[in-house]
Formats: sequence, structure tokens, C-alpha cells
Amino acid sequence: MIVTVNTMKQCEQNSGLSNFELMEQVGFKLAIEIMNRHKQHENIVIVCGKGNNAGDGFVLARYLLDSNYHVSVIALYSELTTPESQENMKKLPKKIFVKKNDIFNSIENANVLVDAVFGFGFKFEIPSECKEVFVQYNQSKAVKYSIDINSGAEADTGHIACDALKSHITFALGYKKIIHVLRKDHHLFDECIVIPIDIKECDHSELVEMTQEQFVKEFPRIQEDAYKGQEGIPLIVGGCYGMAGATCLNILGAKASGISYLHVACDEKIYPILATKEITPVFHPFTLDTVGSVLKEVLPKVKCIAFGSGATYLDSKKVILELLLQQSTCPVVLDAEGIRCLQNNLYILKLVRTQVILTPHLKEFADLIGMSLESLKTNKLEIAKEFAKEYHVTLVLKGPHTLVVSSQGEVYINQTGNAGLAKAGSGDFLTGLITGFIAQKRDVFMAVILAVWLHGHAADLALKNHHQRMIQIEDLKQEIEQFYFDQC
Ligand SMILES: NC(=O)C1=CN([C@@H]2O[C@H](COP(=O)(O)OP(=O)(O)OC[C@H]3O[C@@H](n4cnc5c(N)ncnc54)[C@H](OP(=O)(O)O)[C@@H]3O)[C@@H](O)[C@H]2O)[C@@H](O)CC1
Ligand SMILES: Nc1ncnc2c1ncn2[C@@H]1O[C@H](COP(=O)(O)OP(=O)(O)O)[C@@H](O)[C@H]1O
Repeated sequence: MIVTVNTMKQCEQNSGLSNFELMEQVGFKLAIEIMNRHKQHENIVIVCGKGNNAGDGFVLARYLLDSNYHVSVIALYSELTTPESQENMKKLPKKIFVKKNDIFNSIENANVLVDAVFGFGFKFEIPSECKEVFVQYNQSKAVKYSIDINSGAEADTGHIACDALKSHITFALGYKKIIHVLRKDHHLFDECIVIPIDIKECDHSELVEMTQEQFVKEFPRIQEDAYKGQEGIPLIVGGCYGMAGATCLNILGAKASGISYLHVACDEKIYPILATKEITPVFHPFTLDTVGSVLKEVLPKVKCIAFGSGATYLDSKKVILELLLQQSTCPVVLDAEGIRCLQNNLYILKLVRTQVILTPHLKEFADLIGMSLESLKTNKLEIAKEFAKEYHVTLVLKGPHTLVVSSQGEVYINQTGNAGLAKAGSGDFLTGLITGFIAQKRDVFMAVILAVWLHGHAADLALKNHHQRMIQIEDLKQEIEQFYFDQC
């Protein structure tokens, strides 16, 4: 389970244990983790801050000392902010505290460094009094551990201050927090291990997760007496002269979702290309003059529509977007050019009655909301949530950890996929997959999560037989087919 800091605090409050008891338990369990990995003669230095995270560090130091480990403590603050940390600091012998002018030597000579400076209470930037120590800490070749949250990282927002402390292992206390599942974005730690503590299992988290078992459970089944299109027919609209491939990839993705009937509407200039490449979809070629009537005829037949992949030079793109948003009664997935057409027109989304799903990558999203990419990166989760709520859309913010955010503020942070997906066309395939799953499932948010998870999972499976650089988008469909055959 992944929790926010608030949920974590509630779980701790419901545990029936005091903060003092929890801290004792945490320090003890951390000591076991460290003792399992290190010998008594190794030089262990624990760097402590001022809150409860420091308290965990003090308890850890006590247990290590009791087991005759060689431990010293750097206390960056003399004033501690919680009674639990004050009490636990007092329990330590004075001689293990490193004197101010020995701090740098102590870090330099450490074999093991433990970061107990800031936990989930950290906000904003690293204070000036800690800066030099943090820089030296990160330069050290010692084995490094962080308690709960790497100091300098915000647990909920994913914001990482400059010079935040890195670790080989971060021990997440109780549950993983948001920062722990954004590793590919920040590379603050190599591994995150959850240390179970006796808190009451929380029955609700606003963060949705997906596993292979859940995927298999949610995967749309086909009935014995099924007929073609029974489970929902998608429509793909897009492509343009020069970018027919994007529509081909949409089609490939939609087919990989298991649909049995597919409509494709495209500019008549690219129809011959598509029809030669793909023989199963029903095609609806249009021109600028006929696009309205062609689409109006097919709209009532479909359960989900995708628009925008490869539509950069499509002269009818604005007409199509307007028509889909005004006349469609089923969910509309907007990708690439479909999103770009909304720039400066975002208010339109507030007037739309149907469900809209936007699939931008970070740059497309930054452009859409008129923000710099750098600013977006510092707080993308909160910005994504606010946007999805304000415009009442499902947002699929693509990247190494794709975020799926519902208009109700539910969040899914994808953990599957690898850099082999960072290729032109892989987003087009995903758009097809999303559209196909939505056509087959009532729950749009779940359908999108299934597609995003599967897209990444297929790329992970492809690594067994392909070099990461050589994963082709076409391989994804084969991997998905094999995965269904083996698991679903
Ligand atoms: N029941 C529990 O909760 C349990 C919690 N446990 C442990 O406690 C950790 C959370 O503890 P915590 O809430 O005391 O926060 P922590 O991060 O140690 O320190 C925050 C202090 O730093 C300050 N500060 C923040 N940002 C700053 C900045 N930029 N520059 C300077 N100062 C800054 C902040 O100031 P304030 O925001 O209050 O002004 C406050 O004084 C959690 O991660 C886990 O390790 C376990 O023991 C199990 C039981
Ligand atoms: N490093 C990465 N790790 C995992 N997935 C990635 C990575 N880089 C990109 N992706 C995924 O690849 C896809 C790329 O989509 P997009 O940028 O829209 O490409 P295109 O428009 O060319 O099809 C997205 O689903 C994204 O999440």
C-alpha cells in the first residue's frame, strides 16, 4: 500500500501505541536491518535532525551501542522539536556525539552513514545550516541508509530539494509514501525496503495500485456466446498525410486490448495506406468537406473515441475536436494534436458533458497549462490533481512513472515500463490500448490504469528477449498476446 503523510499519521493514531512506543519499535527494527548487513567494527555514523526522524536515529544508535557496534551521532540541531526525540537523545551517552569541528572528519571516516535528518515533516529547501554537511554526505563512499524519507525530499509532493541526501537503501516505515514510488524520477535511492510496524492496517488510501493479480481480475472477459463488438466498439480518428503510422499504432494498441470490432476514421489521403496495412477495421475516409457527416454517422455506434495521434497536419483537426466534444456521448481520449488544439481553449473542457481523457507527456502538459517544464517537474503530482479536478478530466501524465489522475483526485502512479518505451510511437500504441479498454469497461479510471500498467508490463516482458534499445512498438503487441495466453 502507498499512503500520504496524513493517512500515515491516522494509521499511527489508530494503532493504540504512543509515538514513543512506535519510535522504540522503529529504532529496534532498523538496528536489526543494519546488524544483518554490517559487522561491529564498522564505523557507523548516524546524522540526526530535530524531529521524530532524528528520534528514530537516536533509538537506532542505542540498540547498536547495546550490541557493541561502533556508533557515533552527528546532531545537527541542539533544540529538538518533539518530546520523543528529546527523551531518546538524553538516553545516549554524551561521548558518542560528534563535536561540531569533527563533523567532516567523522563523515569522511564512516563506513556506514545513516540519514535521520528529516522524515515526512520536511518541506521546501535544505536549510543553510545543513547544506555543507549534506554535500559532504553525498560525496562519501560509505554505504548509506535513509530512515523513512531521504532528507530533502517531500514525502507527498515528490519535490526534491537540491542536495537532498542519497542512499543505497531507504527504509520506509510502515508503508511506502509517494516519494518512494517515484524513484525513476529522482534516483535518490537504489532500493526501498518497507519496515513493518504495528500500526492498524489502513483500509483506505487515495493512491490506487495495480498488480498482475489485480490486472487479471479486472481484465474484460469474453462470453461463450459473444458476438463481434458486443463488448464495446472503439473509434480511432487521426493521422494525416506523412503520419499514417501513428494511426497504425493506435490500431495496433486497440487490437492489443482484445476488442473484436474497430472503426477508424481518417483523411482519405491516408486511407489507402491504412487499408493496405490493416485489414480488420472498418474505415471511414473523409475530406474537409465530408468530415462532419462521416463522423456523425459513426459516433452512435461506438463506446469510446480516440483523437489526435499523428494529426499534426490534418486540416480538419479543429472541426473534428469540436464535433467530438460537442456530440459524443461516450468517453473521448485526446492525444498529441488533440491536446495541442486545446491550448488557449481549455475552458471548452468545462462545457463538455462527456468524459474526457487527456494523455499528454510532460512537455505537452506544460504547454497546455502554460507552465515551464522545470516548474511542472517540481510539483507535477499536485498540479496534475488540481488540473484533473478543475477541468473534470482523467489525466494520463506520461513519463517514466506515468500518473493517472481521476477528476475526483484519485491517483495511480505506474511502476511498470522501462526506457525502451522512450521511442516515437509508443504513446500512440498506448492511446489505442486505452481506447480499447475503455470501450470494454464501464469504469474509465480502471480501464486507463489497466492500459497504462499493461503497456509498461509488455515493455518489461520484452526485455527478456530484446535489448532495451531494440524494443520495437510492434513487439509490445506480441508480448501482450503471450501475457494473455499465459495469465488471463
Ligand atoms: N507518529 C509518528 O509520526 C511517527 C513518526 N516516525 C518518524 O518521524 C518522522 C516524522 O517526524 P516529524 O513529523 O517530527 O518530522 P521530521 O521530518 O523528523 O522533522 C520535521 C522538523 O524539521 C523541520 N523542517 C521541515 N522542513 C524544514 C526545512 N526545509 N528547513 C528546516 N527545518 C525544516 C520541521 O519544522 P516545522 O515544519 O515544524 O516548522 C520540523 O521541526 C517520520 O518520517 C518517521 O521517521 C516514527 O518515529 C514512527 C512514529
Ligand atoms: N524511461 C521510461 N520508462 C518507462 N516508460 C517510459 C519511459 N519513457 C517514456 N515512457 C513511456 O513511453 C510512452 C511515450 O509516449 P509519447 O511521449 O507520447 O510518445 P509518442 O508521442 O512518440 O508516441 C509513454 O507511455 C511513457 O510513459
